[in-house]
Amino acid sequence: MWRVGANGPPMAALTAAISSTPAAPSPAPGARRRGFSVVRCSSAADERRALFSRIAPIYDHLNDVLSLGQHRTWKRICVSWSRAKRGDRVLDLCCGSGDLAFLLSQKVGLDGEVMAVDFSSQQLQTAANRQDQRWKPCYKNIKWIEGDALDLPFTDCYFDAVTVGYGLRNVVDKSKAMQEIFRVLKPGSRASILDFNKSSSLFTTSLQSWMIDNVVVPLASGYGLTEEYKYLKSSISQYLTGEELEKLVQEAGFSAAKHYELGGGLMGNLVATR
Ligand SMILES: C/C(=C\Cc1cc(O)c2ccccc2c1O)CCC[C@H](C)CCC[C@H](C)CCCC(C)C
Ligand SMILES: C[S@@+](CC[C@H](N)C(=O)[O-])C[C@H]1O[C@@H](n2cnc3c(N)ncnc32)[C@H](O)[C@@H]1O
Repeated sequence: MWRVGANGPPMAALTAAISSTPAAPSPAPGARRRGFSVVRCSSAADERRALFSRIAPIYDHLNDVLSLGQHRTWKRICVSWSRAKRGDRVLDLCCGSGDLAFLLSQKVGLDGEVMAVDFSSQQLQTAANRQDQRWKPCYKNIKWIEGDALDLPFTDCYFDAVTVGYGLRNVVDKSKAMQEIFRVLKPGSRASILDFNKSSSLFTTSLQSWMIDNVVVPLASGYGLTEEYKYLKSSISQYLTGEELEKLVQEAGFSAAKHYELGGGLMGNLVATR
């Protein structure tokens, strides 16, 4: 796992890791250029990072149980709509335990490359363990990178596709995250962004809310993670509607944006073309 942050082996390791590829760390912003800590997060971001690290041990299991396995279908759709293909170099941002990165790995094959970035080392450790346990030859094309969505360690126009699964909603500065995704995507390439849908339908919002209060939180409480899963509800209510997301990505410079509802409107997938 490559760590782009305060607790090293930051620049040396990253640079070594990528020396065989042109994925040189972006030469631009200050700390990164000087080789100092680059995971400089606000306290809100620190709290979120801690939250995702705490839930890491049960995250995959609860996703399977809570969605009755449906999250796998939504993730396959997200990857498919990114248009990633054999030989591509792709980014899975906010990769967590790696579900989308593993799907991308199979799409791009051994001629391609998957950079999977997250700021929680525990989530990345889970991803690396899963990679070992369910080994497929193509998984050799995945690099797990500890880094911040708001300061991506890649040069401009580097990726053929970007996916984000349940990540954008959790990023403190969504506009900056979209600007970073825009920066690292090649012109004409796509970002495919899956998340809960902040619906404008009262029925869907009430159903989401009921499920979180009566199914998600009680189940998570059994693992001592009540507050962590209560956060889901507030994060959805503070998120953006499909229309607002389309506006956000257009403001970040994307030439086209379309938000699609999935799972009966409970989920949404935003497709943005640079
Ligand atoms: C994929 C799921 C959760 C991801 C997830 C995202 C976050 O941002 C978190 C933040 C903090 C803690 C946890 C998470 C987190 O787990 C699971 C989603 C399950 C849903 C609550 C909804 C389940 C819907 C139905 C059972 C499926 C019905 C499908 C039908 C086609 C309508
Ligand atoms: C709900 S999980 C989603 C994980 C995975 N993509 C999936 O679909 O299952 C959200 C992930 O976003 C990561 N994350 C949130 N903010 C981030 C940031 N600013 N930079 C990098 N990762 C971030 C968290 O650490 C967490 O692993």
